[in-house]
Amino acid sequence: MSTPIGPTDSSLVPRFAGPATFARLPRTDEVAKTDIAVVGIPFDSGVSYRPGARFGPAAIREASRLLRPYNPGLDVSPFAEVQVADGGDIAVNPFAIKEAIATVEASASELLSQGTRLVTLGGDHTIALPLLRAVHRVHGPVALLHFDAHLDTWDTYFGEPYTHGTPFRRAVEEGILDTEALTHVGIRGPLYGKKDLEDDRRFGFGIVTAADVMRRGVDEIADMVRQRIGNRPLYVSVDIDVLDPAHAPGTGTPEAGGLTSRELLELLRGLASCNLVGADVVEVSPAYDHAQITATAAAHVAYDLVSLLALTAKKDR
Ligand SMILES: N=C(N)NCCCC(=O)O
Ligand SMILES: [Zn+2]
Ligand SMILES: [Zn+2]
Repeated sequence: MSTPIGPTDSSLVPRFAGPATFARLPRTDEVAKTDIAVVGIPFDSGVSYRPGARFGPAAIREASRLLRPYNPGLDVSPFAEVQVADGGDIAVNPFAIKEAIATVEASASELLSQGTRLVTLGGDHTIALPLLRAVHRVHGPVALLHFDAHLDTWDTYFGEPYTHGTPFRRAVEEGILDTEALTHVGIRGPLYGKKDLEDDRRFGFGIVTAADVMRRGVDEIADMVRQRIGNRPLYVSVDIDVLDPAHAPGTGTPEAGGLTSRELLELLRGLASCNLVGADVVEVSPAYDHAQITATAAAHVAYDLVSLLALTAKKDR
């Protein structure tokens, strides 16, 4: 296998110059074979409150200019170990949710069939459903680790089944998740009723609340989560609103009392031994952001997810 093409060297070309691919990486059409693609899905037609996550991918890429090639948190140089490249954006129909979902599923499936692993930048949380469908086609039912303030296992909004509050209920109904290994982390805030929690438990989810993370600490939570996942193929979905609005103001449905970005990154680093097969970072809405706080957090989350995937991808290389 040829040596991976890495990012533009920021000691030679200023990091604020040139196109904003993720982490200044090459595009997928500039490399022979992509082991890990970072792909944007500029879609926010599924939101129930503030819009704007369609601009998330561009904002995260812009904030990713400052990332550096070695990740000390996971002791890996992801861009040197495997070929990581920016796959651009999936062009989805903003006026037709079902069609958009079908486009995401087809595009993701095409990339996965080429042996490329995906870290997807949203977009609102609706996109997790077609991404999970695509992953299921390759791996069968997967374990899900879902970082979010919200359960996203609600049934419908305005009678509509495909929204950013419903992807994981649909995924369970479709049988694409391994119901022995489903965990939400960071849950908090008011619900519609107690039944939300009962439904969620019935679908097989375990809940680690934001307060649990604070009380028990990241190491204990990471241990618990790892035990539940075992060596199953794992999909990680990160809704940036899992972070406290102080750490992620630029999002559509903010809830007080969330995780710090430090806690989230440390929880992710606890997954180094897991069999990660795909991941997304969703719900960055830059119009509500300040000083790139949210986009920076999302860029770092995506970088750690790429690093985790690189740890598994390099074994196959
Ligand atoms: N997936 C996110 N971010 N939010 C879901 C909020 C659902 C609601 O409006 O109740
Ligand atoms: Zn959320
Ligand atoms: Zn969500």
